[in-house]
Amino acid sequence: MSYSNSRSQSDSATLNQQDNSVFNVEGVKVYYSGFLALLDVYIKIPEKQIVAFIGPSGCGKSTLLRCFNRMNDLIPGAKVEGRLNYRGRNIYDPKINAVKLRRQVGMVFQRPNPFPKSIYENIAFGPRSNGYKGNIDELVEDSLRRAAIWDEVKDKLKHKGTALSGGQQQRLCIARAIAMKPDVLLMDEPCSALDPISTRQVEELCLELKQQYTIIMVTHNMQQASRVADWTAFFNTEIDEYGKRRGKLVEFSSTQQMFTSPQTREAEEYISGRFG
Ligand SMILES: Nc1ncnc2c1ncn2[C@@H]1O[C@H](COP(=O)(O)OP(=O)(O)OP(=O)(O)O)[C@@H](O)[C@H]1O
Repeated sequence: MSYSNSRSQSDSATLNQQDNSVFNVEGVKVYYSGFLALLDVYIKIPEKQIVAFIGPSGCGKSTLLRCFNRMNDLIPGAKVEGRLNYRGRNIYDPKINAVKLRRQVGMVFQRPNPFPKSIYENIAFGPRSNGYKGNIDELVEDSLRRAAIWDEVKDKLKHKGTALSGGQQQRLCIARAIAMKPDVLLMDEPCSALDPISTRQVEELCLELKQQYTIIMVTHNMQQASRVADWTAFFNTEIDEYGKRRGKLVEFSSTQQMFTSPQTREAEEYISGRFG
């Protein structure tokens, strides 16, 4: 199953087959201060799968990722057009509460960014601030276990989160996101600051987490996409009429198809290393 991003009849047929989608992106465009950075994107994100966004620098991967929880709202000059349906509701509807949305659609960033607080507080702070009524100790333990870091930190929960190794900090940040009981996790190059062993641990963690969560991951590492993603979206840039580069989604395929028989020449050239 695959499609390229022109709206051909076969594309629509394929899109309609995928009705287990959490997100349905319909003609989303993103502008920064009037500059069209990302052309109309159509993509459906299937539930409890890992979707990787790949492509050369500046093709709009992070820009699209930030649309899924309206993080672009926080960037001055950024404007999003089109419909982005999350479980059937357009999240760009003015009635949608973006703060609540971000609890359901959590984000993990490129550089681990634990709070300058204890490991325990890194997890407990968000839920407590949001009026969590359950047992916080249990929530902390459960989140750290799910993020596969409990055994490493259970005897030092009062230590600072920032004193952990980079890989541990990133798993702590994933635990922090999980503690908010999200539905979807957005990950923007979550391993780019990590060594190969920590990268492997985060990848294995993602494979565990997809039993419960839908994961969308931007990665520059094609091996990583091929190791963890069920689906891969390839983005590229094109030159507009003013000579400026803008991003576009070129192809969305199962990862196996993307890496063995991509449907577009652009994806084939990128994957075979002929550009990018
Ligand atoms: N905050 C911003 N303000 C203005 N322009 C931006 C901003 N963020 C991104 N852009 C522009 O939007 C386009 C897409 O950038 P984006 O960061 O989404 O690409 P990317 O594919 O994630 O790149 P990379 O792989 O290098 O991270 C680029 O032309 C970039 O310069």
